[in-house]
Amino acid sequence: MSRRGHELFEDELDDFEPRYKEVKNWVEELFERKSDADKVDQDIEIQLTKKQTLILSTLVPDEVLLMDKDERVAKMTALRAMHIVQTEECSVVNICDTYCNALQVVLDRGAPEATAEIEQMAAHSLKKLPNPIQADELFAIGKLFMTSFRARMARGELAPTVRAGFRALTVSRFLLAEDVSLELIPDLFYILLTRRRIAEAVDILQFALRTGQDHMSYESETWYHALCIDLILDAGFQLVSPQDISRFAEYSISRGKSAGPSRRRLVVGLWTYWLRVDSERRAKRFESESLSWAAHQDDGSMTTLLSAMRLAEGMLESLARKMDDLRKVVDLMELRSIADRELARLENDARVLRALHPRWCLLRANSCMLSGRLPAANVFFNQALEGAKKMNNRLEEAIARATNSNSVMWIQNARKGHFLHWREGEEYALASVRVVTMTDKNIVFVGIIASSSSLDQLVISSGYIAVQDGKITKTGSSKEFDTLEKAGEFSNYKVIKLSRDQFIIPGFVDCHTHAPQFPNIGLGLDRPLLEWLAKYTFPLEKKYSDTDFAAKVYDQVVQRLLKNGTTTACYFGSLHVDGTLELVKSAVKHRQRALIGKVSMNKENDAGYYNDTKKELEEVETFIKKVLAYQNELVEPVVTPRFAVSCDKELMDGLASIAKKYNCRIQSHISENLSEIEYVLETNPKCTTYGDVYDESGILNEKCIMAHAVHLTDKELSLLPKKGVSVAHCPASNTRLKSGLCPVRRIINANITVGLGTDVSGGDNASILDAIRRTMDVSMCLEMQGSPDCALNWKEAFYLATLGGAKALNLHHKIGNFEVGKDFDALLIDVYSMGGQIDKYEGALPTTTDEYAVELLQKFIFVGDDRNIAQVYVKGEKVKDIL
Ligand SMILES: Nc1nc2[nH]cnc2c(=O)[nH]1
Repeated sequence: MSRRGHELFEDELDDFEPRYKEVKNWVEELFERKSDADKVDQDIEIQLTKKQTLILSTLVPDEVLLMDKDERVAKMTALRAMHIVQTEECSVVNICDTYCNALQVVLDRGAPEATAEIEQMAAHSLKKLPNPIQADELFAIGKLFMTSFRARMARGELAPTVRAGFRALTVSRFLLAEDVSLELIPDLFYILLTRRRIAEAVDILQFALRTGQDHMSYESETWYHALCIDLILDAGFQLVSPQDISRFAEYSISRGKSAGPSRRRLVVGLWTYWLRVDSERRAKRFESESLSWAAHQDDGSMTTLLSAMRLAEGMLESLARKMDDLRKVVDLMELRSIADRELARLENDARVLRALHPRWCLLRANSCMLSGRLPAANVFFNQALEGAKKMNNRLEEAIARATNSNSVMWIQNARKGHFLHWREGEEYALASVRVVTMTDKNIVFVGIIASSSSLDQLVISSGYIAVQDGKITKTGSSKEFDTLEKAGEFSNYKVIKLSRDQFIIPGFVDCHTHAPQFPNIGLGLDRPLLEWLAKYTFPLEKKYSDTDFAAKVYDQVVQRLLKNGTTTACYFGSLHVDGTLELVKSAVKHRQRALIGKVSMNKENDAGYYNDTKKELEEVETFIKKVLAYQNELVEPVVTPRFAVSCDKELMDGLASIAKKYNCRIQSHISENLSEIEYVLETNPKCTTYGDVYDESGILNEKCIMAHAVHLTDKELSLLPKKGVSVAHCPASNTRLKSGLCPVRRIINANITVGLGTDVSGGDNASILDAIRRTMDVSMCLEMQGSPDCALNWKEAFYLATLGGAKALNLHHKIGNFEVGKDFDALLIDVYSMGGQIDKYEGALPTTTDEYAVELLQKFIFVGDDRNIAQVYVKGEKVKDIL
């Protein structure tokens, strides 16, 4: 490395400009004065060269006309110094200073790429040095780390930046060089956040606060807290409670402790903070002062840039809020021109600091969106995403997505006169972004395709499905595909040709499962229904008052179901609004189609797990409104009276009218267990059947899905289809809780629509593939016991898991099979996937191509598991890929 540096030096020296020669002569003159050639000479030369380097590198164009040449001279002197430290024996301080200067020169030239090589040379030189002993040596090394930190940041290499930052911080702490620490911390903190290293980021923040406490001046004390609020706002949705710090910041301002830049940071930080938490009144107090900062010159530092960005963000938020208020048009115009000016100013800085470029693009996107320039907004938005992806910066990517969706939501809601809490933006994010991020908008799958058109019609054939923007636009045979492809019909499509052992089926539909019960899966199955509920289930569900716990569990649950190919799930949540909203968030985040209900109960139980009727009805409406506000076409609320054992008539009447008001589905349980039925009839003496109890309250209609229905009477078998009620058949839990063998064929013959449910944790398996098998088993047991109804075969069970489920949930116009116009919710099955359960036996009995396809599907249905579900698509978007 030293050779390369040296060669570079010699080459460039040849065509040097006269001005450099002047400086060089001057250096040489000085050098000759100390011509004793002892060790001191090297040091003097380096000192002089370093000084020249710095002087020349900081010359600005106004002062020197020949800027280019001076930059080159600066570079040459830096190289010259490097040459010396590489070839002569020099002190630690000189070596470090030389590399610092060289890095700085290159950074000043705006060529951060070149710093990588200098860093390597520095590392090489430092390796040869003895351990630093003196404080000045250590300080020089710390300074070099600090410069490396800046260089790496400019190169956009965030992980190495963090390493250099920590090294510099360690040295500065050791030397009690608090100024250095505090200069470093904001950037380091920001980068840690962008790498999702939240714990370390918070440690650093605490360190900054501790350091701040030791400082005596008001100015610095305020600065630390200003810094904190700044940083916390950067952390955005990741840190829990910025309120306390914002209060402290306000206190500092009101007591007049802050001044200068710290006041600016505080004021701008507070303004945006209060805007974001929807407190316009409080925000107003800081608005004019915040905006007046826009006219101020800045020092171009990273922290100032961040503040300025925040300022622009705040302005954009403020604009969004004022969109519809004509009386504020003047404000609006003023704000917009300030925002535009601010944004233009930021552009240059952001380009230099590559790490910030995505943020800048995002601000531009927001600004365009606000002024109705949607195509331009999309271009900027995509640039932000691309930039974030290039840097492998997941947080920045997430922020880009969230912000885009936020601004859409802000504007949409502002027009309707609602202002959203900024935190909610994150929740809306992925839904509206999906369209933008979908990598393959046009896909065509070619190979074996299997789907049902009715209970007794399963079509398995070789063909194609064309998908555009998540919807099925064309289907046909393989031959038709070949013809169309030759005619160039699919030139804009990504063509996915399946292998011989793969096929496509519709996504599975789970019509009934309890998300909060997943931690109990496989446990406590030793009691019948009512005892099981009291002993194991209610105590667990009560825990979901803890939203953090809820968030963690639900994130796992949704991913588990998607992994198993459940593209649509109809969930029971718990009694809690916020807890159940976490389930909504997870479904939105992982892009699962989901119907989600906040459970309603108002009858007392031992666990104390129930609600007051009035409060319950209010909470159900709140929940519905919050889910609807997502405007997510995949996720819908469901009114969910748990069952007639835990809900009285007043509550059920109220819930029925809420369902009507919001045109929602209703889900509940019916006739699962004999003791349950006995209790319901005892407590509703006027009713002769369980079904009547629900019917009296107006619960039964074509948007209602009832789970279990193991022990329906003939009267109920005629009432349910009349009302259009569907049934979720849950064979696993009916067996595990000894509820009974549900006569599914009989229910189907009564003209009731049936889908399948896993009913975790009464059921012990989250997979609908398992429910298919258990459906066949239970049905076969009934036949073997002499039931006149014949058992369901695998094709019929497959129908129940797909189109049957879609019909039961009233979603068959959108999903369930591959009819043109439906959403593409599908599974790509790889029958002989590595590590799976299904082995391939070469040379077994010969089959035709058609027979082979049927065998593949059969093997998957009877023997397969999630390892064979290679890809999962929901509305055309890939949500699982293990291919
Ligand atoms: N299987 C089952 N049946 C119920 N009936 C009322 N609640 C429940 C439940 O959580 N699981």
